Amino acid sequence: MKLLVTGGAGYIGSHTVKALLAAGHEPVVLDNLSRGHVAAVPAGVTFINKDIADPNLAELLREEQIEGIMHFAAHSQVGESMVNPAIYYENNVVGSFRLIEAARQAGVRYFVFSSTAAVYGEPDEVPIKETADLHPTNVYGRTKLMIEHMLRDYSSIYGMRYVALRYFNAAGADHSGCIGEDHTPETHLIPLVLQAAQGKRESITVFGTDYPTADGTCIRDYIHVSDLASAHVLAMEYLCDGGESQVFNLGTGNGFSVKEIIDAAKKVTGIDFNVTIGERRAGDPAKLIASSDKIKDMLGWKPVASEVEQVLADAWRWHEAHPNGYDDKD
Ligand SMILES: O=c1ccn([C@@H]2O[C@H](COP(=O)(O)OP(=O)(O)O[C@H]3O[C@H](CO)[C@@H](O)[C@H](O)[C@H]3O)[C@@H](O)[C@H]2O)c(=O)[nH]1
Repeated sequence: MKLLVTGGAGYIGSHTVKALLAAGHEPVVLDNLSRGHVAAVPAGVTFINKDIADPNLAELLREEQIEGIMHFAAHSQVGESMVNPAIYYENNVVGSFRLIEAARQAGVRYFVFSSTAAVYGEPDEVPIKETADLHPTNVYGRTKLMIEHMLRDYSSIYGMRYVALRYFNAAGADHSGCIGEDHTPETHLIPLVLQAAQGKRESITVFGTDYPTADGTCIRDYIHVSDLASAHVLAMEYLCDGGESQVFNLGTGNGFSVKEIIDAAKKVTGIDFNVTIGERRAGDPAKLIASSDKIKDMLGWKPVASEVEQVLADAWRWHEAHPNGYDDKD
């Protein structure tokens, strides 16, 4: 299939482009490179340097004969969304609306959307099922939920079928060590912890130790980015085979606290680094763990790389080879 991959030069997008090529599809990357660097867009893959809100997008989709869209492009930092909501409403909500409307105008029938566990907010019970109440505790999660609503309306009104994939915490890097996680600025726990191990930061700060969890720090479900990528390929193929619009969680069902991740990183890297205790970060729920039974049952998805030691080891391989991220040229 010929697919447009928005944000295809970013972290999860670039891993999915690799998985799409391996599965025999034809990805076309659209990315405005607004944050950070060009991740490896593989040779031979068409790269379009445009924004998702570009007014000529419908024409481009027609010209390129795009059959389906994978939509990764978004701002995705919980903390930032609580201090600068406008860029989240602009880029995520308005931008995605422009993209979805362009897709409708161009007759694109299949849409796979990067949603998030942040749509659930503080869950009543874990593991979280797709049927749980949706009460996002931060602006980022609210913007992603708004986009899910748009897709639901476009599906029921225009018949554009979609899969929304609610990721838990994407982490790790392709096993090759050639592509990995590089955000500017970096705010995610695992890359920050590994930068502390590399000596690029003086310490890692734990955001809050008074949460209602066993060690007082937040618990998250860390899923390997390559397992996320394989789920996108399955989701698009499911739609193409006539599957109905669906929402699926993507996680491992296992939760790790911030302190446990730090301890595991010390073990995997063999390096002891400084840890400081800080205040809670606004908008952080205490515990997010996925039930991914639905996608396993319906699409046969199986995470194969998401043991936390492997997630950290693969991320560490990338960090060691690219201490300055994509600024280090291979
Ligand atoms: O310097 C840091 C950075 C993070 N954390 C904590 O580590 C955990 C994980 O934080 P982070 O890596 O920033 O991820 P989340 O805030 O959990 O959000 C991620 O996970 C969401 C779904 O759970 C995704 O939707 C988001 O895009 C993604 O950023 C949280 O409890 C943070 O408070 C720290 O203690 N210190």
